[in-house]
Parts: sequence; C-alpha cells; structure tokens
Amino acid sequence: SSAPFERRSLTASPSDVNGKTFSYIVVGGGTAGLTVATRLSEDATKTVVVLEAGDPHLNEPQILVPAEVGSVYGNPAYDWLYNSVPQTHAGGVVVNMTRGKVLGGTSALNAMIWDRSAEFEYNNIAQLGNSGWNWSSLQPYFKKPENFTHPDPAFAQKFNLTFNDATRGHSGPIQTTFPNAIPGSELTLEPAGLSLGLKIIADPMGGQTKGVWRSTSSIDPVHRTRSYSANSYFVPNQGRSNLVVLTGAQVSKINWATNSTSGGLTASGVSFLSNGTTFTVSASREVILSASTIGNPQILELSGVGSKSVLSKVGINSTIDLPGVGENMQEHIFTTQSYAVKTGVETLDPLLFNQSFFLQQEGLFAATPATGDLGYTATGVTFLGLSSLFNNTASNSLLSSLDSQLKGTTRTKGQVQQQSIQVQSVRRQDSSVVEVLAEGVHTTPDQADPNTGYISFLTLLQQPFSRGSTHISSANVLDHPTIDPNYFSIDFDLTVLTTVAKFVRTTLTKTPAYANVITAEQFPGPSVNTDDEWTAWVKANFKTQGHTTGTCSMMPQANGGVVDPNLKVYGTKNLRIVDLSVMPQQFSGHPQALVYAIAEKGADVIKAANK
Ligand SMILES: Cc1cc2nc3c(=O)[nH]c(=O)nc-3n(C[C@H](O)[C@H](O)[C@H](O)COP(=O)(O)OP(=O)(O)OC[C@H]3O[C@@H](n4cnc5c(N)ncnc54)[C@H](O)[C@@H]3O)c2cc1C
Repeated sequence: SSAPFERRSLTASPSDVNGKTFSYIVVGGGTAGLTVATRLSEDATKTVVVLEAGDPHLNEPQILVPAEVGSVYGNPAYDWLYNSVPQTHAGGVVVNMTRGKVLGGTSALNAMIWDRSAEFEYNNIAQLGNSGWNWSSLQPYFKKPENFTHPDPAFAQKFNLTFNDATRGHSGPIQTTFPNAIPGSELTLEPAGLSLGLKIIADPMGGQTKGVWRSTSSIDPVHRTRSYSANSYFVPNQGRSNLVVLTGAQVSKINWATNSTSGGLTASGVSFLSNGTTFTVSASREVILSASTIGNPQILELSGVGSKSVLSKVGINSTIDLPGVGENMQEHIFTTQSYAVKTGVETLDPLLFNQSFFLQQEGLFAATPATGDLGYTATGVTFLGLSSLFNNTASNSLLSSLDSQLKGTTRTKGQVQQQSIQVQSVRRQDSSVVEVLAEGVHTTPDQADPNTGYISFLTLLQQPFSRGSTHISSANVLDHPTIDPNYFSIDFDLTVLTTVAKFVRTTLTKTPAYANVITAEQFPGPSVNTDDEWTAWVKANFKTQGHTTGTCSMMPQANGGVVDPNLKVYGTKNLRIVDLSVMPQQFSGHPQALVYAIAEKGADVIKAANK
C-alpha cells in the first residue's frame, strides 16, 4: 500500500478566524504548539485556534522519509532561514540556524532522535526555583507522548538495541522505535567504547546516560516514516469541530485588554499577517505562545514585553519590563570528522552516489512493511565526561579558568545560580560534557570519493557555558531578529570541542574495533595538526544542532526569569509560554522528547486553571 503519502488538506482560512473569539489561541503550530492544542481541544466545552506561519506540507516524502533528513534545510518553503550575527569569538563566521517553518515546526525536519537526559539534569531545573519540574514529576509526561514498538529480536541482538518497557510510553501519539536499517560499519561502536573503559547503557531512558548506547527515533514501526506533532497529534484529531488550525498565519503581536491591570495584564488576543493582510482574533481564556526560542522573544518584544532598552531602540513602548526576554540563549554546537573504511565494510554512502542502489532501496522502503536504508536514523551515541578528555590536572585547571572567566562576565542572578549548578554538574562522575554520534556515512559528502565508504563522528558540545541573545531588529515582524548565540565567549566551550575532535583522531579511532576497519582519515585530514590548526578548524567548521534553549527562561522574575513554574509570563494574567524556550539550562542529549513532555505538562496546567 502507498498509505504514507496519502494527501490531506486543511480547511481553515483567515475568514474562519478573523474577528472571532476562541477559548485559547496557540501561537505556532510546531512541536509543542500542536501538542498543547490537541490536548486542550479534548475538552469539548473549549475552542482552540492554532496560528502557524508555515504551510501544511503534510504527506511529503522530503519530511517523512528518514534518509531525506536535511533535504529541506535552507529551503524557504520549510525553513525560517535564520542566521546568527557574525560571531566575535569564532573569526566572524555567520552560523546558519535552521528552524521549521511548517506545520509541525522543527519536529517536521529534525533528525528524529528520541532520547532522554540524565536524571540530575531535570532536578537542576527544579533547583532554579521551579517546583514541579524535576525527574520524578516529569515521568508521566515523558511517557504520555510516546508509543514505543519493540525492534525485531534478531536485528536487536545484532546491533545491541536494548530497552526497558518500564521507562517507555506505550499508548501516546508519537511512534518510536529503533530503525531497521543500520550499516554494518556501525558495529564498531560497542567494542570501541568497551576498550576505552566506558559503560554500555542498556536503559538510557532510565536516568543514566554517560557511556555508550543505542538511541530510538520518532518513526512509524511499519512504514518507517517520521512521526511528528503534525501527523501524530493533529491529523488524527483534525475532525474536532472545536480545533481550528490556520497555516500561513504569522502572528505580529499580542493585543492587551485596556481594563484593569491589577494582578497583571490580560491578553485579549493577537494580530496576525496572512498574505500581506493583518487580521485579529480574540481569546476568552488564554493566549499560549509556542513559537519557540526565536519566535517567542520576537512576538513578546513586538508586544511591548521585554527589556526597555531593546524596545526603545526600535520605538516600541514598554508594556511589561521583563529584561530576561530573549536573553540566556544556549546552544549545542558540533563538528564532524570522516574516515574512509576498507572495501566491503557496509556504509550508507552508496545512497548518495549509486543511482541503481538508491532505486532498489526506494523499492524496499515503499513496501509494507518498509525496509532498507531509506529508513536509516542515527542510533550510535557515546556520552563522555570530562575525565575521558582531560587528566586530573588539566581538568582542574580548565575548571578553575572557567570559574574565573565566569566571575568576570556580567550575569543575571539566575545565570550566576545556573552556572554554579552547571559547574557542579560537569564535575559529577555521571555527567557528560560531549556526545559523539557515530554514523556509517560521510557527513560532508562534497569531500567524499564516490567509490569509497566512510564512517563519521559528530562531536557535540553538551554543556555550553556561553550565553547569547535574540532580540527584534525592527518593529516589523517580517524582519528577522538579531540572533547572537555568542559562541565560544566562554573558553571552556572551545577547549572541550577542540579536545574531543582531537580525541576522535588520537584515541577513539585508534581502538582496535575502529583501527580494524579504517584505512585513512579523510576529513579534516593531514592539514590540521597543531593545536592552533585544530582551534581554527573548529571555529571555521562548527555547526549548530538547533537545540536552542533559554530565551524565555522559567526562573524567578528577580533572577531574570520570563515565566513562572506554571509557564505564565510575569506581569500577565493569561499569557503562557509552552515550548523549549522556557528551559533555563541546556541538557545533555536531544530535546524533542522533552519538548513534548513540556507541552503535555503545560496542557494539564492550563486545563486545571480553566475548569
Ligand atoms: C536541524 C535540527 C535537527 C534536530 N534534530 C533533533 C533530533 O534528532 N532529536 C531531538 O530530540 N531534537 C532535535 N532537534 C531539536 C528539536 O527538534 C527542537 O528542539 C524542537 O522541535 C523544538 O520544538 P518547539 O516546539 O520549541 O519549536 P518548533 O517546533 O520550532 O515550533 C515553533 C513553531 O512556531 C512557528 N512560528 C514561529 N514564529 C511564529 C509567528 N510569529 N507566528 C506564527 N507561527 C510562528 C514556527 O513556524 C514553528 O512551527 C533538531 C533541531 C534542528 C533544528
């Protein structure tokens, strides 16, 4: 059957929404937005409208087929095309920041890895003044979004795909499982880790993640296609008469009720642009911002909520003085290295260079059940602590320079508190500072020889200490904000990222398991050798993982926070933020499962407040 690509259409038009009143307005139909809207519309006595700037793009192979991941990055029909400002501490490079501008948001184009971070990292969030946001209270919300399917037992045994049903969800909308296509070259992962003295983690969803393990992905177990907020939360419920989703609608500001302001401002609704025309819609209960890390600060600032100095620069009057808006931005960044392997070692490179192989794999993928390499997602991860990269002396000196550099930077109370928690965290025996993701393919294909197979290592910084910002650059919503992640402003980040890149060359690929299959390092190769060359290479080649957090941090207001533990924006009665932007601190790992958990918990908080 060709079920995965069946066409569906959305019916709402601006006139279905303009001038009307809904119980709830959800701004942004992304990962969190469609999750919270679907849950809120379970209450038939309430009406919900979602305003999403992007188009539906439902049932498109470029989104659904795992091996097509990346094919829409940089395409304005799917991607916001955000860029950072030139990065002062990285030789002025401009970093491309892909974000989904499509129904489903970034869940429509992410790399589908479905995992969880270490237990203590969630407890760190509670320690910042956020009661109810710790490992144990998040458990039901970790499980609620997920419907986990076991892998085929023989395949699981071959690739060490282990799991624990007790830590997974089994009846949620998002389908998760392991891919059923992993190239043989990735069999090196576990033996390499063991020879480095690392632990194999059998249940990485159980709160311990340092070591070597195999990740699941958000993919359908039969068709092997992407499962994301649009096709898994929204589409099955699109027939609800109290749920309206309008695409191609970019929210330009929140409108405020002019009556009493005691106890905070009331958001009466929002204005939005569709095809160049401005419309308005009203909310009788709440306005919920789910436009994420870059979209939310922009909308708040355009509505007079933010730092007075940012607003006055673009001529916007201050409605609520909230200097934390758009600040405290934190990002995961990475570089990749690729190694040529011996002839006969199976890799995914032929998908890129061998047309008849590709067509054969297309056929396998189109069958029911789907098989073959087009269903590939990355599974092989290694999470390393400081002690894998530095000896005791080097580690102590790194941490003491970090401490003195942090003390010399201007920080909010909340940042002082979170960075001291972060320093304690990176010192823990069970904490990770980097992830090494192994993939059986060349990740920089323009550097590859079409007749050779490759394995690649992505080295990903997990505990960045640099803090950046995003702020409006004008009073026009169509102008992109000024995004400055301020990468490498804290030296720790550059030292760790450079050291792990060298570790891949000098240690990881020298383990017997890798040495046995590798013939040569291909990227970066012999031109990068000295410490200075490595540092320059990292600065010129790093990319962002798109895991940005922090710009609407959940922290006490006096500490620089934007929302309280009920996700309500300070100074308002009925404006909440439900998505990744509320997380005040970066986690080790990949955030999408946390985003769904935030949205599920947020929906319960909102339902309880609006009985
Ligand atoms: C390239 C890439 C790969 C990734 N890979 C993984 C992975 O493998 N595993 C993982 O766990 N995480 C991954 N992530 C991260 C993860 O996907 C995101 O953190 C998560 O999807 C963010 O969810 P969100 O709801 O906060 O934002 P989004 O899903 O981005 O939703 C925001 C929505 O708001 C809309 N919007 C913005 N402004 C407006 C406006 N003014 N009006 C109306 N709508 C607006 C946007 O169009 C979008 O739909 C990846 C991210 C990227 C960028």
